[in-house]
Amino acid sequence: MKNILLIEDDVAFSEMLKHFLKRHQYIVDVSYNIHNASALLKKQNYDLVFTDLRLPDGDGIDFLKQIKKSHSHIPVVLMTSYAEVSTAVQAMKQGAFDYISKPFNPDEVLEVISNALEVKKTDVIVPKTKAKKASGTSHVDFVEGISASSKTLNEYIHLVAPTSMSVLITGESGTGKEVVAKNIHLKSLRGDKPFIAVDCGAIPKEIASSEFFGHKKGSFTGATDDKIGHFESANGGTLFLDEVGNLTYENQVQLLRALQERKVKPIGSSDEISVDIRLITATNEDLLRAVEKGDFREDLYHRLNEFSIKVPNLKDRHDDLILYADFFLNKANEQLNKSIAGFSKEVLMLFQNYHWPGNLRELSNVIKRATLLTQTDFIDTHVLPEELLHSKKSNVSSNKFSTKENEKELIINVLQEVDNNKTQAAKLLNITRKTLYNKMKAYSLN
Ligand SMILES: Nc1ncnc2c1ncn2[C@@H]1O[C@H](COP(=O)(O)OP(=O)(O)OP(=O)(O)O)[C@@H](O)[C@H]1O
Repeated sequence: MKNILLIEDDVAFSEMLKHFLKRHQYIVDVSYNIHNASALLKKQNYDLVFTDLRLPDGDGIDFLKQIKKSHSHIPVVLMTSYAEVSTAVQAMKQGAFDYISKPFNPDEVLEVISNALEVKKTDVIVPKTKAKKASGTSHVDFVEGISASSKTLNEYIHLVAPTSMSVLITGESGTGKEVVAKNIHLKSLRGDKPFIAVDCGAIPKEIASSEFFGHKKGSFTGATDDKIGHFESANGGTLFLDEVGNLTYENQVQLLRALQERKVKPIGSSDEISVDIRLITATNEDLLRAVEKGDFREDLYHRLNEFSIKVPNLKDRHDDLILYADFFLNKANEQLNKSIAGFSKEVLMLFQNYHWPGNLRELSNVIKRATLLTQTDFIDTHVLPEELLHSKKSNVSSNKFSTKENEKELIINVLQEVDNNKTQAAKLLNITRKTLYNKMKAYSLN
């Protein structure tokens, strides 16, 4: 497989391109600036450099000259938003293999890249189905995300995982609480031991004790066999209790006792079984309010909440959206045995503007459905559900760059908002002043 170094400072765009190239069997490293790219070039062998023309710390053409001096054998392809012949000629004169102007279509990229690598497109092997994942590697299903809120979340997961602390995970439905719990387990010292997930909302209160602690045959009507409870099944590993706020008061007392004594007694048995479990719980309700109202025991709350993690809503993980969309598309392709290559620009815009009340679960469902309905290479708007098509455009001054298309408009709006004060504008846009100047120059906003 060929190694590509991709240098592009538009994070969302570079992630999308990276995943697209990875799907076409290239190994891709991304750098957001020249400085980091130079360091990578010293460390790694690359078959191709694919670089943007305008970068926060310099010009792609200067970088091209530098590469031609130090790594003359590596073909360099430039990306530019400005389809100026003069730039292209200049780039080719300096030794660029080719240049490609944005927006470009995926076939064009593949063609330019395979030409540069002297590999005909037909030689690029795109297996229909991916290799089956090895068992026990479910952590690869966890996309870490690149947004600020994802970074905090991942930092918390890394910090708490190796400890034995009980973790209370909060967050709206579909944000990924169970996935976070599984990730903590896999990163913990118990990672190779059982992870037992229990949906407390789905257990009828009459059988909850038997579900948690097990029972002996004949201990009550219907107990036709011995049953091992969830605590015993999770022994040595992690017990994950989802929707923990749904436990009845009586079940809360039983749970607290089991946690304090680290022992359980199956119904109908006189023997206690010692259990060594780590407890992770999740809720999408305000458990503290339930404590105040007297619906949830305060002592249990504190036992569960040795460390708490809030999983952010999808609408607050704007920069991750394309990453997740791409992940769910890969998954849907695998599950439905399809090979849809990506999303149309309009679909990506709609995704960015929608508020995703059902969070990652909703995104996953929307993409699976669209993958099933799509007969072409790209998912287009007509296979999206109504609510997405009619979602209100979010205010551009949410100050996030989503795609290059709205970048210019956003910069103009923000500059107007702050009376042309570049320092304030850069702050609002969450970029450095230098990047702002580069972008203004690029869009001829001087
Ligand atoms: N970090 C992630 N990487 C990849 N997929 C994820 C991630 N987080 C969540 N998902 C996917 O999103 C969907 C919802 O996740 P999950 O069931 O963990 O949410 P939840 O918050 O526990 O939901 P609920 O509150 O309804 O129980 C699942 O399909 C899951 O695989």
